[in-house]
Amino acid sequence: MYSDIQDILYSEEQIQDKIKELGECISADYEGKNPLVICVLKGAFMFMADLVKRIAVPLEIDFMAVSSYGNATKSSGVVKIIKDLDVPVEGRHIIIVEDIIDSGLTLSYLIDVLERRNALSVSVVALFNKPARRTVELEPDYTGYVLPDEFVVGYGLDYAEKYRNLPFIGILKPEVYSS
Ligand SMILES: O=P(O)(O)OC[C@H]1O[C@H](OP(=O)(O)OP(=O)(O)O)[C@H](O)[C@@H]1O
Ligand code: HPA
Ligand SMILES: [Mg+2]
Repeated sequence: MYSDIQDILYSEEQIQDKIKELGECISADYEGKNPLVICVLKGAFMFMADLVKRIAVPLEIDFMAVSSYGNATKSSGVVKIIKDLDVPVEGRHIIIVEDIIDSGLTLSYLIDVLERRNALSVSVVALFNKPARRTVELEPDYTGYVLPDEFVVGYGLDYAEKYRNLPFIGILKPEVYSS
């Protein structure tokens, strides 16, 4: 598994340091608001678990599973809801937790769904942002690291469901997905 990685972009320690900073910003902004924090499965599962430990205000959590990449390295352009939320979002302050924003299609779709369900506010925290690949305009409210235009894996992110358990984020060797 490790031999399929070309370069490590951010180590486990760098990721944890960044999450601490993000948690502090979110804690300050959401004082007294009891936000509903939504994890976008599967990719954001690790980030969600580490982030909520760093948010120091009362909150609730829920999960939504969506997919648009399948076994490819480019978005299919069609976002499918595989699992919906368990609770209504009407009147709630929502924080969407994403591992990565690439084309922006997943998030623009989700924000639209949540706004149509009358959320009071919707903000986005993304650990990784790949602005070079955007096809729809979208800027997260809280960003961890900006990434180059490369397909990355680890810390929750997969290629064909593999590599999610790597503790760091790295560039996958192109021969792995082109072979
Ligand atoms: O900005 P975009 O181009 O839409 O890409 C970002 C989305 O793609 C990945 O999910 P994926 O659809 O691969 O599902 P997964 O989280 O189950 O891996 C990732 O976890 C984000 O949710
Ligand atoms: O670079 C990526 N890696 C894994 N999954 C992804 N989903 C969007 N971009 C990526
Ligand atoms: Mg994926």
